[in-house]
Amino acid sequence: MAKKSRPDEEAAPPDVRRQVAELDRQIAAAVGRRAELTRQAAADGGGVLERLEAKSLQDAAKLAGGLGAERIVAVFREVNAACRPSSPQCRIAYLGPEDTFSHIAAIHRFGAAADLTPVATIAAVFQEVESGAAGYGVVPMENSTDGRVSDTLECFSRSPVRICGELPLRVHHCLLGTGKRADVRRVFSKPQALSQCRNWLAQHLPQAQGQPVASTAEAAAMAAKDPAAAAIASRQAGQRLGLRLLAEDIEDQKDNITRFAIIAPRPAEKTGADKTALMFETPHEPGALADAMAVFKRKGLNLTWIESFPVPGSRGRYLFFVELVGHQAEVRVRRAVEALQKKALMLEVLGSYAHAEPIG
Ligand SMILES: O=C(O)C(=O)C[C@]1(C(=O)O)C=C[C@@H](O)C=C1
Repeated sequence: MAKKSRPDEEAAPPDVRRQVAELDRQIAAAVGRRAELTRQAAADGGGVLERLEAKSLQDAAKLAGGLGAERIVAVFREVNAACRPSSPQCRIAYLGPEDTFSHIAAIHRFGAAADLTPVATIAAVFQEVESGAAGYGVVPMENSTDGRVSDTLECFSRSPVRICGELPLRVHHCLLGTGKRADVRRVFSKPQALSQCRNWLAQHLPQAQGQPVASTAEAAAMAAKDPAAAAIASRQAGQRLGLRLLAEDIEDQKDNITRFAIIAPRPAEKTGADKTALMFETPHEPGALADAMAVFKRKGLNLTWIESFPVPGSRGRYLFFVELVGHQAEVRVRRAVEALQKKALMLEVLGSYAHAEPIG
């Protein structure tokens, strides 16, 4: 005789179950049809697919209904991700392993169901995009506490890939380990993360030595094997490896934001609220940088970022990275680039992309 289930074990009243099953069937059929159309759009090129997805997210925000814009946009981000064809063009490379902050940023931008591929270094992310093995890459560009990420700037100085998006992510660091905090002698992390927590470490773990590794998630994996070690990494990395949360939110600045660049073979189209990144080298003579800056002033262009960076393999030569408000398709940006090109030894437009607000 079949065992009679107790009412509290039942999922829901039969008519609710029937309606949910019917709606789910309709959703699955609609997503299937959507995947088919997405595949057709993707066949016309990455730019076509990007526009389709951007419009879909914009419209989703307006369809919000009772759910609220943020939730419905999150649902549609996953619909977009699930519908993308599995092709190199739709693959996204990031600094792995899983649960690095680059991975978290990639999920925010492309969805957890996207084809997200971890690689071992930032240079390898560029390489994947350059070779066409991936259509996009996610790389950290600068941090509000620690400044530029030099590996990324160095890659820009020798790679033809472009920036097609920015993603400022609020970064909260955890101290993770297998033992007790008092027993920690080594703290593994990426140098940027160690630096973002240096005051906390000096105050709470003065006996521990910082051990630089390639990423925060790799640091978590190291700490999992060493009872006298801890890692600075994401909460997600600790959960995946079953590490103990020895301390949380240990970043020195409470508003600790890392700005990621989304890299691709081409820049993004104009949205009306865009920024443009440039890289140039000025002649080594008095006033050369001031002359370059005067171009932006004359064209009324507001700068949002400026970095100087040594030209790799040379002494005394510097590259300047500048970001300004406006899209390279706008006349005044184009004119500024033309004027600067006449003065600079080298100038490259790294890309134009939509301005984004911090998330997370
Ligand atoms: O190691 C990671 O988790 C990364 O994604 C890299 C990185 C970085 O290099 O800035 C990204 C965000 C945090 O600032 C710390 C580390």
